[in-house]
Amino acid sequence: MKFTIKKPLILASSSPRRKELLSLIGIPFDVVHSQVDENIALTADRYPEYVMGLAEKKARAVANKYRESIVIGADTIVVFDRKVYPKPATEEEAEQFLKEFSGKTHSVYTGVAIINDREKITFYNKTDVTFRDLDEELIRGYIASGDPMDKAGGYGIQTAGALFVDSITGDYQTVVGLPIAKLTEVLRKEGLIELKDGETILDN
Ligand SMILES: Cc1cn([C@H]2C[C@H](O)[C@@H](COP(=O)(O)OP(=O)(O)OP(=O)(O)O)O2)c(=O)[nH]c1=O
Repeated sequence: MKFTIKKPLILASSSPRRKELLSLIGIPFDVVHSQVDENIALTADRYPEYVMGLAEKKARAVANKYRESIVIGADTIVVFDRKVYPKPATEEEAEQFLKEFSGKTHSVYTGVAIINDREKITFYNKTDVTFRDLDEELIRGYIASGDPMDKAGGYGIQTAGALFVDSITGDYQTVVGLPIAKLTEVLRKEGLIELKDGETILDN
């Protein structure tokens, strides 16, 4: 399946997972790392606004330099018991996160921002993830692999963190970091991409 796009597309992200997910729609795009201060204020329980705000911040930082492009930014957080769990700062913190999630359900929010001609479109998705009862040996073994440290909440559902998951309610890709089905729907609705037979008009 191929889409056409009228302008160059940029993913403002250093996440290899987001790059892989955006590749699924077959549009050529460039990746530009977006260095932003992720410490923005969270107004009580307004998680959607928080992730969409950070996604916009990431996208704008890149869009300011690439004005002729469509720029996409995203942000993912884990929320449990009304607390936000970002990437763990230390292995001890990762262990603490995973112990707290054990046998319980947490929510993963991913916000997305699309900047085109300085106009923004933002949306978010939320997926609930229920963890199995985890034993300490499994948690320690996982942490020793180094996998949790670059991931919100300290686990990757797409990596060995899958061993912790009992069930999910919602879109899997939202947990990995980019709700690609909804993103494609929004890009199509806004007329930014079009489904076409044959090749894309831009070369990768
Ligand atoms: C919960 C969960 C998160 N994650 C990842 C998605 C995000 O990449 C990361 C959350 O951090 P983010 O700050 O959203 O993203 P990032 O720093 O990796 O990339 P960038 O800001 O440059 O776009 O956690 C997984 O890969 N799997 C999971 O199961």
